[in-house]
Amino acid sequence: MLYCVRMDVRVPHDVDPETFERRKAAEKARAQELQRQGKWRHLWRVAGCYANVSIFDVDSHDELHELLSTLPLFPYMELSVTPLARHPSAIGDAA
Ligand SMILES: O=C(O)CC1=CCC(=O)O1
Repeated sequence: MLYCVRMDVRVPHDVDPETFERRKAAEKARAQELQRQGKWRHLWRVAGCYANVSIFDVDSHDELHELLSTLPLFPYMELSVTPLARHPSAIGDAA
């Protein structure tokens, strides 16, 4: 199942910079691990924003929720999730 997820990172003005940098590094490591597993299929920066648009390929809503809610930056993110269905005009293997 494919999902389009937008993640907007909201950095609290009073967050300890070292804590935040540690979480950012952990987020990067986790994101790369999930990309290697084929679960985080695309990761794009939204130009001009501290945000990304990502495509996830997971088995269920529950798996997606588990994966997103355990991301190190999850406490600092606003998430928007859109489930994707195949478009009838799409050619090739878009899944
Ligand atoms: O910078 C972001 O958009 C948040 C993020 C997601 C994966 C990652 O490494 O950073």
